[in-house]
Amino acid sequence: MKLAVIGTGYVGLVSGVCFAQKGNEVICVDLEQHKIDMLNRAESPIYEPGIEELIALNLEAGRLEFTSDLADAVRRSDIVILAVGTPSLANGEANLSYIEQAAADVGKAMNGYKIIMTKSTVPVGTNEKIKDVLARHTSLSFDIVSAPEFLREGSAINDTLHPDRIIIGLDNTGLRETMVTLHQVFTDKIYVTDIRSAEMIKYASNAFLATKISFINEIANICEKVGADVTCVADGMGMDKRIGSSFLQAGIGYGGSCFPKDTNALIQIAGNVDYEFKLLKSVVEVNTDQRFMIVSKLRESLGQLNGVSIGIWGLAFKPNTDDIREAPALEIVETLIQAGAIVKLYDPIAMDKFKERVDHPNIMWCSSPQQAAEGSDAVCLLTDWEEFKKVDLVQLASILHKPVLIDGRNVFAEEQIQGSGLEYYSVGRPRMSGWNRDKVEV
Ligand SMILES: NC(=O)c1ccc[n+]([C@@H]2O[C@H](COP(=O)([O-])OP(=O)(O)OC[C@H]3O[C@@H](n4cnc5c(N)ncnc54)[C@H](O)[C@@H]3O)[C@@H](O)[C@H]2O)c1
Ligand SMILES: O=c1ccn([C@@H]2O[C@H](COP(=O)(O)OP(=O)(O)O[C@H]3O[C@H](CO)[C@@H](O)[C@H](O)[C@H]3O)[C@@H](O)[C@H]2O)c(=O)[nH]1
Repeated sequence: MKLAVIGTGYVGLVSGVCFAQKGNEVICVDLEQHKIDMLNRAESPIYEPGIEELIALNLEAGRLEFTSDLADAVRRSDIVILAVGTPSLANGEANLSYIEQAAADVGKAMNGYKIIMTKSTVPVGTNEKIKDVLARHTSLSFDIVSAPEFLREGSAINDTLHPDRIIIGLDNTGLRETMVTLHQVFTDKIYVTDIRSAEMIKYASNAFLATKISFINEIANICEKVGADVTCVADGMGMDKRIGSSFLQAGIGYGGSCFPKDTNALIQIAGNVDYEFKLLKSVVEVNTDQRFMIVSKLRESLGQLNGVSIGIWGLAFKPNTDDIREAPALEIVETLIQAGAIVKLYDPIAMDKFKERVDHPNIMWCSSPQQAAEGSDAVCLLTDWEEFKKVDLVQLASILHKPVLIDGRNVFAEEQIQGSGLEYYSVGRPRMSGWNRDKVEV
């Protein structure tokens, strides 16, 4: 099938490339010409493992094109996928201006029947608004489909090629077969429903995952006070199939371009129909507080922070991405600077993006974890990059001015800490012990 994908962010680019990989002809469109120029050289504007190889392969095979000419792409396609951003407005609601503009542009360009499929995360009822916008700009016939996206940054290609499920929301059931055929190259687990339910499935899924994270973070905070180990608690809980082991990793909380935005948007969606989503409001509040645990632990260890120097390992909101949208590091670094600390920052990939957002004379940009640690009064690990897991902790203790390691992602095991000479703080685990907590498999 011939597809036009509007927007070459994570969702547009990865899904466009994966649809091409499965044999479809795909034209990816973006307003930003510099992104299109890069993509035509098989260079990705986003950092995502494996994406450039797939772009090159599909450009060469002639199945993939990149252009800023939206009208031409729409005219040459059967299905138009909307994958533009839906960022937060100041009140938490989703900003639909990009999606409305894209829908208007598509409507104006139409030259015959099209299926317009929305992959962007949009509040319940938005696809109906998209239908109205299209109808204002074309008298030609079209259908709308909601196909929310569930990929994760850092594992986006694998998530798209091998998804747990695909959700399709339709109002014209005659489209069912076309949609199933288009998507079953990825999986047979395709759930077809009405449009409003499909839109809600996306928000409910993200809100539920965010709830799991805030839940385990509160359990971690209690574990610290009662002397239990949250990693063991999560292991034990996760063995129950009804609970599941994923998204129970305690730490400094969730960030990124989705969970913070989508939880706030769902609170607003509920509020708009006079429903107070009390549970989700608490999830957000717990997450906001959790990142400051790093600062409290620094204060506990070092006393006042004015004039101290702190190495920061990890700026991205999670490993394998350079995305710093809503990264806990942004607020933590800002708080440390306000307290008068010198911050020595290192991230394997996200340094440039962080530099674009944050600049201050108290910041020192470092080129290795060791440089960030050398002579510092403490190191704080904020992103669980593999690179940090491999650091020699004995050597780390020897180059720090004070041997303090605050591990915001529970990356290190007790055995690694023992004998390292480090004063080690983590999240929801006892300060140090040699108990054997191996799982007993019978
Ligand atoms: N990032 C993720 O991991 C992820 C995963 C699932 C769902 N989502 C959702 O998918 C949507 C897109 O997210 P993203 O992170 O890919 O977005 P993004 O903001 O990174 O990228 C959107 C792109 O769309 C382009 N664009 C905007 N208006 C346009 C127009 N009229 N014509 C052509 N191009 C236009 C922008 O220039 C930009 O390159 C959001 O609703 C998001 O919530 C994101
Ligand atoms: O047990 C966990 C799991 C994740 N996180 C944090 O949660 C955030 C989000 O992680 P993840 O879900 O892996 O990344 P995203 O790329 O933001 O993906 C989420 O948001 C996307 C956008 O909507 C959805 O498509 C995905 O299904 C959903 O997982 C990150 O800061 C992680 O560090 C934890 O703290 N503990």
